Amino acid sequence: MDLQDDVSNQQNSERGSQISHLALDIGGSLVKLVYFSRNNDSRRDDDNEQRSRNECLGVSDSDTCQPFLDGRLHFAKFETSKINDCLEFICSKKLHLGGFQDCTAPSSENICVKATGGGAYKFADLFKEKLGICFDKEDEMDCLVTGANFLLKTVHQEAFTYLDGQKEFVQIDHNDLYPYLLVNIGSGVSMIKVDGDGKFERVSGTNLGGGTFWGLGRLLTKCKNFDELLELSHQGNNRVIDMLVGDIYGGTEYAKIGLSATTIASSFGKAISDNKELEDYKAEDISRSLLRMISNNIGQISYLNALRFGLKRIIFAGFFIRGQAYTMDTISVAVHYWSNGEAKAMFLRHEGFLGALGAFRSYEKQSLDGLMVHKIVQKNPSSISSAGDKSCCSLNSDSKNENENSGCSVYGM
Ligand SMILES: Nc1ncnc2c1ncn2[C@@H]1O[C@H](COP(=O)(O)OP(=O)(O)OP(=O)(O)O)[C@@H](O)[C@H]1O
Ligand SMILES: CC(C)(CO)[C@@H](O)C(=O)NCCC(=O)O
Repeated sequence: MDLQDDVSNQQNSERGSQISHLALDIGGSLVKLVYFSRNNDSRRDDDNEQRSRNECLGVSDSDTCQPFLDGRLHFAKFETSKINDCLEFICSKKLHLGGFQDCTAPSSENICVKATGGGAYKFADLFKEKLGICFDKEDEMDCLVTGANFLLKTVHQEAFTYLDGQKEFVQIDHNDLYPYLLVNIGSGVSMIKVDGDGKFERVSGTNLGGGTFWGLGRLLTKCKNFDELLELSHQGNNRVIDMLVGDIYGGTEYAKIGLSATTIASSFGKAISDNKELEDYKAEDISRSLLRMISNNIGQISYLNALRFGLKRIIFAGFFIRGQAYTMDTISVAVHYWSNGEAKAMFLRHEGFLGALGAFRSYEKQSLDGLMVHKIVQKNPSSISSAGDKSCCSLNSDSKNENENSGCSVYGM
C-alpha cells in the first residue's frame, strides 16, 4: 500500500466516519493535534477498506476490531506562529464539534477540548473567540508521560535504538519499563524521571533545545524552514567550523585523558581564529555544526541526569529529532560515550505527539463515550493508523518509509 492509497482510503473513510475527541498540544514552536474518527458501522465499504488495509499490514481478520470499536487516530501539526492555519483546519473539519455532528449540537460555550502545552494558556482566548471552544487544560509534563507510556505499552515497534546507522526496534517488557528518563526535545528540553503511570518527576531541563537549533540556524543560514535547515545539515562538514582536539594538539590525540584527535574540543571554535565572515562559511557546514552542538549537549546532560538517578534507559522524544539519522546518532554516541556503554538512548516513532496523545488519553480517564482507545490499539494496531490531510502514516512498522512515520502526518506545513 503506498502513501497515496492510504490518503484516499483515509478520505473515503472520513466521509463515513464520526470524528471525535480532539486533543491539542500547543508548544512554543509547534501545535500538535490528535483526534479520533470512528468508522460508521453501516458502511460496508469502509469495512472492506479496513480489511484490505489490514491485509496489507499483515493483520489478520481475526485481529480486526468489532465495527463499534473501529476507528483511527489522526495526527497533524502546525507551526505555532501560524496558529490561524490550525484554527482553519479545525474549523474546516469541524473537529471542535466532533462527536456531536450527528446529534443535536450543544451550544458552543459548552464545548471543551483537551489541551496541553503553554499555548493552552496563551491561546485560550483566541480559541474561544474564533471557534467558541474552551480548553480543558491538562498538565504538560503529565501528558508527555502519559503519551510516552501509552506508546511504549501499546504500540508495536514504537521504541528503537539508533547507532552507527543501525536502527533496532526494542521490545520492552511491560513489567520492566520503569524507571526511565524521558527527554523531550521541543523548543526547550525537559528531562523527566518516569517511575510509573502518573508517577514522575521533572528532574532537569535545558534551554538549549530545538528552538535554539532552529532559531540560530535561521539567523545564520537564512533558511526559510526547518526541513530546509535539516536537509542542509546532511551535506555539511562540521569540521570546517568546529575546533577539534587535533586542531589544538597539532593533529594528534590527547590520549592521556582519552580524547581522540577528531573529538570536538569547541563547537564553532574555528570561527574565532579563521579570518572569515559569516558569508565565507557554507550554510551546510553551519547547519551541521549547530545540529551536532545541540544534540551532543542534550545527550550529555541527559546522561548526567540518568547517572544522577541510576537510570539505564533514556528515551528521547520531541519534534526536534524528526527521525533524523545524524541527530539520533549524535545523541546515541554522546550517551554511549559518557556512560561507557552503560546507558542506552532510545527513540520513539511518534516522537512529537507525546503531549497531544497524553491529552487525548485524558478523555479516557473521564470515560467519555466509552472510547477505549487502549483496547482498540491492543486488538488491532492498524486501527490507530495515523493520518493527516496531506500525507498519512501508520502506527504499524510496515510502512515503506519509516522516516515518514517518525515525521508523521503533516498538514499545512
Ligand atoms: N516544521 C517545523 N517547524 C518548526 N520547527 C520544527 C519543525 N519540525 C521540527 N521542528 C523542531 O521541533 C521543535 C519543536 O518540537 P516540539 O513540537 O516537540 O516542541 P514544542 O511543544 O513546540 O516546544 P515546547 O514543548 O518547548 O513548548 C522546534 O523547535 C524545531 O527544532
Ligand atoms: C518551558 C517548557 C516546559 C515548555 O514546553 C520547555 O520549553 C522546557 O522544558 N524548557 C527548558 C527550560 C529549562 O528547564 O531550562
